[in-house]
Amino acid sequence: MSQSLIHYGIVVSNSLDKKAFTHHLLSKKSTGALRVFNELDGVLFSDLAIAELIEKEHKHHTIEITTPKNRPLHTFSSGERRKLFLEYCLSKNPDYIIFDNPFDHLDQASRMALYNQLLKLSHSISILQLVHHERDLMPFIKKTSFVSGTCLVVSESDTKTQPQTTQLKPVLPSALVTFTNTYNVLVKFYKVSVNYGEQSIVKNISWEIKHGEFWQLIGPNGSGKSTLLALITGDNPKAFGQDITIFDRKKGSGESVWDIKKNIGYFSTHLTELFERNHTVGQMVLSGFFDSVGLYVKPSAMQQQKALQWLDVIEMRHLKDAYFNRLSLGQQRLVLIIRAVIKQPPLLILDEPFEGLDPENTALVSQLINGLVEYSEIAIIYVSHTIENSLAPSHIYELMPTNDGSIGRIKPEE
Ligand SMILES: Nc1ncnc2c1ncn2[C@@H]1O[C@H](COP(=O)(O)OP(=O)(O)OP(=O)(O)O)[C@@H](O)[C@H]1O
Repeated sequence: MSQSLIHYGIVVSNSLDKKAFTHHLLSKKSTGALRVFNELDGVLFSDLAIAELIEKEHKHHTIEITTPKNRPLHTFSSGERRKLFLEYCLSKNPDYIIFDNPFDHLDQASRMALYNQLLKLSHSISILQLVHHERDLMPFIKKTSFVSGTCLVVSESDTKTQPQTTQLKPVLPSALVTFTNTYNVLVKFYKVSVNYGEQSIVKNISWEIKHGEFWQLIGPNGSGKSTLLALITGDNPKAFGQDITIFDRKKGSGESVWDIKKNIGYFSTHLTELFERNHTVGQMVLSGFFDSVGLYVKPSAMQQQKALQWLDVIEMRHLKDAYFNRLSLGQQRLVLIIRAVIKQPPLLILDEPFEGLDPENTALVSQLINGLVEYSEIAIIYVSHTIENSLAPSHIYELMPTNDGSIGRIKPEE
């Protein structure tokens, strides 16, 4: 590379259309301070870029990225995918890499490892880091800009007007159908183990979730958190033949995946990564009644009424006809969480609800979760690598890797 290295940090909020912003940069159309990158060839390291690659592998039945045992990328855990994807980015020999919130989805040890890897990389490649908090910028970044609102132009100073912290409505709408308390056992695992070939993933997991409990599920990258969740939601065939009871039914007793799904509200950051349809906010919320992402059947008048009441909770009724894809990431997150709870299921799964959020939206999402904990009887499983101080789970289930697969325990109170 002939150019000298340029390291640049950009502090963005969730109102920025990051897809448009990074596309603009990579297609060498930048103006102002970022013009220097128009001379260079870059690649993007982000959740979206990973999701697009997985989609490509899925569509064309190809393996785009070199992985152990040539497994498709989607079979790796979120943390493992990030590590493999970084190697893939480097193999393209770019002049610079845009790192969009590079530490998301990583456990403490993997964050440290990536931190050291970025320090090392900064001697050989230009790095443009996008962050939500200025404090997350790598130490070698000496030039920082801010992008305020939806504007694609960076400025030298933080011109963002002081955000007004919205107070969400503490009172939740009543349920159309009452599920809660209708089951004796919500989720019960007894000595559950999962292997892939020779590799043991989790071993002898015994775990019970009761009505209204608020659980945090923790464990390092690859320890089996998503595997356990998929056993609950019916998305992992390895559940058969195991001692698992979900909503009073023993696994393998003839239940359909839809019988299970109707009792579960589900949120994951992967839910709408590649969602490109022009659905409105109202339609997206209503789709929670039908366990689909996006609305494909006609909802009843009562269901429409309920959707409006839930939109009131997050102060977004006025946006009911706006296109979901046009919302900021934080607004989308709130919409997807009320989509997950609109049917007031006995169990809500929130898989990394804070990843990628700026401080304002982190505060809003935690207000909403705390409201659900306090004013509903929904049991919640929340997965996160970090402890969110504004939340107080009543129990923590911890997966601890061993050479023979992860074992689990209820984390004792400190
Ligand atoms: N189809 C598969 N074949 C082989 N191994 C698999 C398959 N699916 C998952 N695994 C492995 O199982 C392990 C557990 O993955 P899982 O996604 O449950 O971890 P996780 O705790 O959710 O991790 P993360 O925090 O990184 O998301 C990983 O090492 C993953 O590579």
